[in-house]
Amino acid sequence: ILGGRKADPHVMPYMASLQLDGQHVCGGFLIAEQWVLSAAHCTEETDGKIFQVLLGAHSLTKPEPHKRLYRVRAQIPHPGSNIHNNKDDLLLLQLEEKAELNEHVQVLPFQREDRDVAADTVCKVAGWGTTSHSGHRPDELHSLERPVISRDVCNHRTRHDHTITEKMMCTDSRKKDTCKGDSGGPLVCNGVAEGVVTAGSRVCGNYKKPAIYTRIAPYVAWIDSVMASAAG
Ligand SMILES: NCc1cccc(NC(=O)c2cccc3[nH]c(C(N)=O)cc23)c1
Repeated sequence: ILGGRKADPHVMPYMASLQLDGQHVCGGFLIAEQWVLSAAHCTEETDGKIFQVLLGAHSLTKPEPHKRLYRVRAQIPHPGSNIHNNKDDLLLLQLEEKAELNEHVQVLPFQREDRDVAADTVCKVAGWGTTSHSGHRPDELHSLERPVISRDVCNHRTRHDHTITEKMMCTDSRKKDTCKGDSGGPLVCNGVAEGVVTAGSRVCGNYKKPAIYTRIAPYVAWIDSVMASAAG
């Protein structure tokens, strides 16, 4: 997160850190007791390794009550996701067991109605992604409030040039933006997860490249079917 602030500890108890060998790789969030939603691009360069999911954390390294690392039983990328574009950039992770819910570990509801969030709506995004252009990786969760920008503005030739589909949304990226390691985290508008951070052009903090999110509502049927099929 560039230009954000250190989050108040545990005010986003749905946040997950997807880790490999104890290293934060991507964000994610708890959508059910045994399920985390993240971005399919997070599995690139992981050489087929399975993530571990840290829940209940504010600091990545310090001991904290209710902080717990969960093993992952299954990692399911959306079938339409691929390395060449940002389409269908979603990843479902089934935890080895149901997460123990408490004041620091909570499920975040996601939007089920497929209607665009109005432009200028201020939404919140959080993550342990880099906090500077030099690539500083924070130990503590950072958060940022950003206004949604319309798909027409985001698709302008000088911005993302008609690559933003109706299954994506954008927020202003002038100085304050998502960055490397924030992918997979939720964009929360009015207390509901509307989008999932995608790396898109991988650029951070440049107003000409607004932040891109995969909208969740268009994927409700896929999410529900995966969770139902693996249940029990
Ligand atoms: N503001 C939009 C936004 C949102 C989330 C992430 C990113 N930027 C990256 O993720 C990124 C940046 C630079 C080098 C990188 N190398 C890799 C990689 N997978 O090797 C990713 C990156 C940008």
